[in-house]
Amino acid sequence: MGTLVIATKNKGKYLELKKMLGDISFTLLSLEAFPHIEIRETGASFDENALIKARVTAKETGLPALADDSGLEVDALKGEPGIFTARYAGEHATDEDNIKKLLERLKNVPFDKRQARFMCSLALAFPDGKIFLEHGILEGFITLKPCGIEGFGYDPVFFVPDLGRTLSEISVDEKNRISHRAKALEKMKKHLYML
Ligand SMILES: O=c1[nH]c(=O)c2ncn([C@@H]3O[C@H](COP(=O)(O)OP(=O)(O)OP(=O)(O)O)[C@@H](O)[C@H]3O)c2[nH]1
Ligand SMILES: [Mg+2]
Repeated sequence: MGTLVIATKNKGKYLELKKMLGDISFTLLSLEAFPHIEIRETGASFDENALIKARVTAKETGLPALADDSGLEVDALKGEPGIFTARYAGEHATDEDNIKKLLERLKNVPFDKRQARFMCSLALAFPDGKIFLEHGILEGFITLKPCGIEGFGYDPVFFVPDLGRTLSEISVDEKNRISHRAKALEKMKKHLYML
């Protein structure tokens, strides 16, 4: 049985990916198993950052690595926070800090003008240098206030019109059927046979 490193320090992401990969028989590790690996997200796009995270992890561990770089693009904010989604309210910002800043920046924007999307770039890198990149997008709206307790990050303020609920008002299994990450992973599965 092979081993795959999920190159993330984000517990929410790791749990979602682990659940979605549940039917595939290999051992999963997260970056917590490799505390010495330090990755600087210096890319100018989701793609570049996903490639950096996957490449560095595969090189440092000698194992195949799957990295997710994701974030939120809000039309009324000209695509902000984009690649700065995790550090929107500062380098060590919590999810609550980031949500607070986002709602503050949108305070004069009515609900129907709050279109936004979650973007996900997923990279799979092998120690021999082989690399694959896939994408997923989830369209929605930013709510006027947080709703729900499930999920992580900006889930409480991300409303999905088809469901009539935020991502924090649905279960992780429901989120894993529709999310940006789920769409990217579905496309990536065809490359996982190499593990
Ligand atoms: O509500 C959310 N539901 C999601 O499904 C989701 N996916 C991503 N994000 C947010 O986008 C940024 C990613 O930044 P990111 O890709 O650099 O990840 P990260 O720094 O948290 O961990 P790592 O994987 O880099 O170690 C972080 O602020 C995440 O909270 C989400 N928020
Ligand atoms: Mg990050």
